[in-house]
Amino acid sequence: MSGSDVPKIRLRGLRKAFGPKQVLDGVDLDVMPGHSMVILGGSGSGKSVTIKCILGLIPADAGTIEIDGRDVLAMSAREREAVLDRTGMLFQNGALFDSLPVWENVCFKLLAQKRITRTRARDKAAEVLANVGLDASVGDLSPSELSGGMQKRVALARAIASEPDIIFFDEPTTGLDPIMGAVIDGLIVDCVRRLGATAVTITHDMASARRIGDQASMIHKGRIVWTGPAARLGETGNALVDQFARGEREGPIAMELRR
Ligand SMILES: Nc1ncnc2c1ncn2[C@@H]1O[C@H](COP(=O)(O)OP(=O)(O)OP(=O)(O)O)[C@@H](O)[C@H]1O
Repeated sequence: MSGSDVPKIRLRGLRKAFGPKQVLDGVDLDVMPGHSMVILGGSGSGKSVTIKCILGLIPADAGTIEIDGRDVLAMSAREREAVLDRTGMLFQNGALFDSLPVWENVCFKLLAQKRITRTRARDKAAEVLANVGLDASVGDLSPSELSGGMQKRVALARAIASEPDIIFFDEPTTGLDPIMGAVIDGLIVDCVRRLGATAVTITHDMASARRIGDQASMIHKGRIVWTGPAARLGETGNALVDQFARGEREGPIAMELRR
């Protein structure tokens, strides 16, 4: 494989069970550099668990996780940390720390790793906040003083502040009105493009999936059952994916639920 053929993220046979419940049952997934992959799937299908395994927050039971062609599970703790330093994550609920002002939230990782002084962090936070359409003065507020849309912007600012080359977004528009959702999607696309990053997004929102993703994959019963262009969602020819994307009650997923 030449450099550009090497996936940024490559999962093979990823397995994870919690007790008797086999959540991931051999997940295979390739995300190419600079691409934006959206992961779809029903509630509890293992989307978040997949991302948490990649980030090392949950240990996988079996399989391989390669980043830039290197198996992260075979790396030393220090090497793995170096890889994870180049990733950013926007958590489902924002996961901002109310005890810290916004600017410290935005630069949390850079400060924790002593990659930046506190004085410089204030300026850096102002720069990154501007990238997500927020005024520098927001930096001095507590996250609890912000609206849901502003909190999402701050969470996005925090995810991109360390200029990662892989960014994970877990349901970035959940809880927002449709217009604010579209605004956040636009910011995500801009920020990812500006960084030249590879993005992986979990979403239930099909409009958002089409706006953010160039590729989409659907996870069902612990495996990836379809991967293709996000623009084709709803018209993929795969009955499972099309039922899910169109939000239809009738179809193969409903039949399985009734069994
Ligand atoms: N730490 C854990 N301990 C036990 N079970 C867990 C743990 N984390 C996840 N699970 C289980 O794994 C399954 C998949 O969870 P996951 O959060 O990945 O779902 P999801 O596809 O992201 O769903 P949703 O769209 O509802 O967020 C669920 O049944 C969940 O209860």
